[in-house]
Amino acid sequence: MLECQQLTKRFGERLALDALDLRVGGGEIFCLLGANGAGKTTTINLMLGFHTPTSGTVRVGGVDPAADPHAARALLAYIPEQVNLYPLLTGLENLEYFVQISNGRRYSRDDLMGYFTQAGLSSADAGRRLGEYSKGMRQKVGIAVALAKQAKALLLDEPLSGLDPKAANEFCSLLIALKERGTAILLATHDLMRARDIGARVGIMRAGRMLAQRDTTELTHNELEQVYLDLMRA
Ligand SMILES: Nc1ncnc2c1ncn2[C@@H]1O[C@H](COP(=O)(O)OP(=O)(O)OP(=O)(O)O)[C@@H](O)[C@H]1O
Repeated sequence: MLECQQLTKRFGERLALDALDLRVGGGEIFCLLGANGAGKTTTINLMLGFHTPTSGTVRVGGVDPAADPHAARALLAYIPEQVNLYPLLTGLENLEYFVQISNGRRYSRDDLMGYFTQAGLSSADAGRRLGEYSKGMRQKVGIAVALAKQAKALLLDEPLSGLDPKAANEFCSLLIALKERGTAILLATHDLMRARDIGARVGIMRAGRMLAQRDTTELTHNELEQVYLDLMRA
């Protein structure tokens, strides 16, 4: 569903991504790990068609996002670290608006409420203004958008940072539920423990390069941490 082959991105002299190979299939959670500046956000931005590759290819469901960003984004949902929604609209109005601009469809209030509650938000919160929502609740509106537009793939950039342990746990359970519905999930995170728990595979990046990809069933938490630290030191 998500595929990069020898994907390279330069910003002037800076090599942000260096011949990245990556595949994420439907029903799989792949976690991208790496220090600040490793190239995780650049990878996601290339999938969204926000940047064009310097060389190599990126495909979303077979679509080249640089050539046809609208077609690629129609297949995707994206949850950045800070979900930017309209603070003066209610949670449900935000859901309605963002789904409509992404696929042009209008949903009944009952359908919208169904997606809202499937994303772990209560019907009592639907009428509250977004500006009153916590970070975890705003992230869940992002999940509701993914559910409503039936996104084939979900891209998440540091969604767990700043969430308390209970909210992070709930959020990870939602990701697992989406995976089980067949969604391909690419999650950039610094949280090695949760990456190990929810990812089928992890990829460890440094300075634009994918240094290792591991099946999480092969590694304990401590082993993953050791592999990560060894690669960061090398
Ligand atoms: N628009 C841009 N113009 C110039 N350089 C950029 C741009 N976007 C990213 N970079 C550079 O590309 C490299 C990779 O950045 P990127 O944001 O992809 O890293 P990251 O792994 O997401 O880091 P973090 O964990 O801090 O979010 C960095 O050196 C960054 O400064």
